[in-house]
Amino acid sequence: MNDVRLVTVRSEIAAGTRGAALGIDAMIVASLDNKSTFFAEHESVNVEDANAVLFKKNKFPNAKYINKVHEVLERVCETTSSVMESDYFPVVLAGDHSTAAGTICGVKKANPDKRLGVIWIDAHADLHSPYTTPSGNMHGMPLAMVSNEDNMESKVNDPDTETTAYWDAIKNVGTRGPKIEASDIVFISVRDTEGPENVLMRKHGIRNFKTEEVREKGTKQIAAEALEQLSHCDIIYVSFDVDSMDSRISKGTGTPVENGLTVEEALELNKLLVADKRVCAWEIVEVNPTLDRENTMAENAFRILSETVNVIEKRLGKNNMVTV
Ligand SMILES: NC(=[NH2+])NCCC[C@H](N)C(=O)O
Ligand SMILES: [Mn+2]
Repeated sequence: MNDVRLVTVRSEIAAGTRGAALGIDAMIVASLDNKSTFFAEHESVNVEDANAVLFKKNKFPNAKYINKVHEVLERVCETTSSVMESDYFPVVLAGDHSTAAGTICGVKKANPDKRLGVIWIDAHADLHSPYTTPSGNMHGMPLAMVSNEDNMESKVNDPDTETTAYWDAIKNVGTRGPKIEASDIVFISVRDTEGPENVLMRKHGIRNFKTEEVREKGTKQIAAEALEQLSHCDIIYVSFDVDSMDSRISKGTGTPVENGLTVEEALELNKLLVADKRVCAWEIVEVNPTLDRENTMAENAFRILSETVNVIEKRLGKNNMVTV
């Protein structure tokens, strides 16, 4: 692979709180405050958002703005797959976490014959479907989208036919059918889940390295075990939701949760994971500066972004050291 290519997606329509679209620009501000040349050194390609729909009334209570979420996911998939096809490593900077489904679809589209594993560093499992969601917020659904898990055995909602038609279209973005096996998901620091998600985690035996386990065993061992858990996978996508970090450090994210990772733990885990040659795409999401004080979350997120990209570039044989 050539080098890293940044993909920016300022989309926030799948979050329940406003402001995640500003997360990317808050990281750019953090980089400037730090006198970093990171954003000058890395070319980026922008994916058009559909945030204007937020001025309109939502018509889909069990999957808010699903028509527009579908549109954005198609675009993210297209961009990610073409970045990979031109031999670049996609580093996706996004607003809400639903985008991750588009990235996964794009990775699969560019690598249809490879078994794709997912390492999901997050406070949440994001395994809901319109049939189970407690909120209708689609950033709680990306892993169900890509594993085709409707979770009918846990059904609590009755979405209308327009909603289910869009949901079925989303499950076929990029390539038809599931992109991953649900058992090829590894969670790190997931600690805020609902009953229907717990059912799926048990059903598929999804390994969750809790914050306590990270602290007890150390980041090196956890990264090694997470990668080992996916030893049968050919390629791996790592998704980093900043709400995996503890809510005491910063509230600059839409759904903060206690008992999360420290910045150092998150930093080390991401760096250790992307050092594995099978990791072929990385994403950072859910920075929301409107909920923060002093841009703390974006500063931490930018540090993690730049150091993680540095490791990826070293791996790809690039020596351009990033000033942090
Ligand atoms: N990517 C996220 N921040 N997801 C939060 C999801 C929260 C909750 N499980 C819901 O579905 O509404
Ligand atoms: Mn998430």
